[in-house]
Amino acid sequence: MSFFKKLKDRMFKSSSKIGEGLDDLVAEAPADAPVAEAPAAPAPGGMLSRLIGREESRRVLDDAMLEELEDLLIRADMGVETAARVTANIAEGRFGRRVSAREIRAALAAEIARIMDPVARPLPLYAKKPQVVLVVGVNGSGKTTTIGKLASQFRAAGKSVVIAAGDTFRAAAVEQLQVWGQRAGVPVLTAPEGSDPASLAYDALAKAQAEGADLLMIDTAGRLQNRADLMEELAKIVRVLRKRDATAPHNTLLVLDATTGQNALSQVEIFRKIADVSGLVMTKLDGTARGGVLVALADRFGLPIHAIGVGEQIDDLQPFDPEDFARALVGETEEA
Ligand SMILES: Nc1nc2c(ncn2[C@@H]2O[C@H](COP(=O)(O)OP(=O)(O)OP(=O)(O)O)[C@@H](O)[C@H]2O)c(=O)[nH]1
Repeated sequence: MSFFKKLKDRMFKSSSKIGEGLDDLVAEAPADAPVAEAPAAPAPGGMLSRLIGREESRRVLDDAMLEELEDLLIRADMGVETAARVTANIAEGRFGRRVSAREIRAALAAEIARIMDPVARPLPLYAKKPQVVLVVGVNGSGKTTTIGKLASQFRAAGKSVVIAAGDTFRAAAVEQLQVWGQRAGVPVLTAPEGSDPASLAYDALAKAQAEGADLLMIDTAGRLQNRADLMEELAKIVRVLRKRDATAPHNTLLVLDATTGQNALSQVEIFRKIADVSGLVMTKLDGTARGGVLVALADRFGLPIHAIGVGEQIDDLQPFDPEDFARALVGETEEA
C-alpha cells in the first residue's frame, strides 16, 4: 500500500470532513446565483466527466462561498487566522468564476502543502554521540508510544538507542515504557518510584556515553496542573545533563495529540515557555476529524514537524510528507 493511500485511509475522518464539506458547499449554490462571464478553466478530469456525460457541479466563487469555505476550514481546526489567509489565497484569480469542488480541493491542497513544506523536516541526526533527545508533552499525548516507535525506527536504521523513563512519579508510565522498550529491542533505564528524574537523566547519559550509544531518549512527566513544578523539573534535567555534555539536550521533542484540536496550539505556547522545544510530533491523526490543527500549528509557529502518529502499532509513525498530508486532509482520492 502506498504511503498516500495508507495516510488517506487512516486520516479518513479529517479527509471526509473537508472533502464532503467542499462537495456540499459547491452543490449548495443558491438558485439565483449569477453566472460568471469569465469562462471556467477546465478542471482536471473535466473532459472525462463530459465524455461520460456527467457535468461536474459548479458554483460562482463569491463572498458568500468564500465565507462558507472559511467556516469549513475553521470547523476542521485550521484556526481562524490560517483559515482566513488560505481562503484569501484561494480567491485570488478565481473570484467571480464558476468553480468545481474538484478545483477548490486541488487549490486547497496546494495552499496547505505550501504552508507545510517548510516545517516538514525529519528529526535531525548529528554526528555527536550520544545524541540526547528530551521528549516533553502532556500526559496521554502519546510520548511513550512515540518514543517506542522512534526507538524502533532508529534500531532498524542500525543505531544503538537507550531510553530513560523520566516520569518517575508514575509507575504505570514506567511500565508502559518498558513494554515499548522490549518491542523496540532497546534498554529502558528506570529509577525507583518518586526519585529525582534529573538524577536518572544524569545516570542514563553516563551509561549511554559509556556504551557509546548513538541516541538517548528521555521521557519526562507531563503534569501541566502545576506548571512551575514541571518547569523546574525540566530545567533541572537540562542543567544536570549539561554537567556531562554541555551541548545536551540536542533535541527537545514536543508530542501533541491531534484529537485535542485547538488545544494543541496552547500546549505549544506553554511548552515553548517551559522547555526549549525544537520540533513536534503529532499523534493520533487516525480516527480524528481535527487533523487541520497541524496546518494552524505550522502557520503560527513554524516549528519543524518531525513525524505523525497514525495508529497504536510500532510502525504507525510516519515521516511528515506535506503533499501527501495536504491531499489526504482535503479528501483527494487519487494518487498524485
Ligand atoms: N490511535 C492512536 N493512538 C495513539 C497514537 N499514539 C499514541 N496512542 C495511544 O494514546 C494513548 C496514550 O499514549 P502514551 O504513549 O501512553 O501517552 P503518554 O504521553 O506517554 O502518556 P502518559 O504515559 O500518561 O504520560 C495510548 O493508548 C496509545 O496507544 C496514535 O498515533 N494513534
